[in-house]
Amino acid sequence: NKMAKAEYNYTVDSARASLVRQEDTIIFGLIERARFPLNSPTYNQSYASIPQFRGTLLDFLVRDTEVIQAKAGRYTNLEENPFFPENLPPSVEPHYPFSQFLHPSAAMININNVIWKLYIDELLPIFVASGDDGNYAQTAATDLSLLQAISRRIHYGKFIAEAKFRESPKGYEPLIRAKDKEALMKLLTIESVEEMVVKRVKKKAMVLGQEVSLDRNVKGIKYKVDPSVVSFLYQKWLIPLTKNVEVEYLLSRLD
Ligand SMILES: C=C(O[C@@H]1C=C(C(=O)O)C=C[C@H]1O)C(=O)O
Repeated sequence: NKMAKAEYNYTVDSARASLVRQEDTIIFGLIERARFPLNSPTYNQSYASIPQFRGTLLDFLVRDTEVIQAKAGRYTNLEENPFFPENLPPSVEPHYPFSQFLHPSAAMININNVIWKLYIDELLPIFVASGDDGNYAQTAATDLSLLQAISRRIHYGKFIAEAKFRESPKGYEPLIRAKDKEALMKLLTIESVEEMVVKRVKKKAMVLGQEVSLDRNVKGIKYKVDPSVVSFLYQKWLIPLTKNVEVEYLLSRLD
């Protein structure tokens, strides 16, 4: 029933359970992108010669896909954040009453420009092979789904932060009023949870990304993406950026 769902509230536990499920999506996204080599023309503006468009092939695919997805209603759910929020058309779909769980002034945080640059400059080179096989459109399509999965995970920090705030407003309020970023970061950090995330994604990459063969002569296990690269991505980028979103969200929580 629609109204019952609209009243659905997130808790720290339910939000964490979502992050755990999102790990699967991110790992499959990495596996799918790693099918192709780097294919650098995908990200090169001087390679793309799209009529009436300035930008790379990836810019083009993401921008136009977001237009269609916005019309179809994707961004009426605040778990989704567009990479090109400027001039997106409204949804043409009937309005679904999603829960208004986030604090309105903090809900609009969007660090996708940071995520985009990081993805292309830092992440891609560590999990894809170098080289060029000409499949630029297919490559861009896998980039799009992986970027969306990574962005959703990082911006989910808003929901985690709101749930944490509601569980202990007395702990957070003075730090928010003092704009004490460092103390907020310390209060919301739980190292044991982070360690579990890092270990679990490595194990998931082994299980979900294992090459499966019926040939008994195949020796040794091969993985479609290196499991230690997956745990490194989480440790170095995804977790820290999620926590930055949590801090930014909390700083605006009392506005
Ligand atoms: C997301 C949370 O907040 C922080 C960020 C974590 C993460 O990004 O996985 C894990 C633990 C916390 O340090 C959480 O508490 O679950």
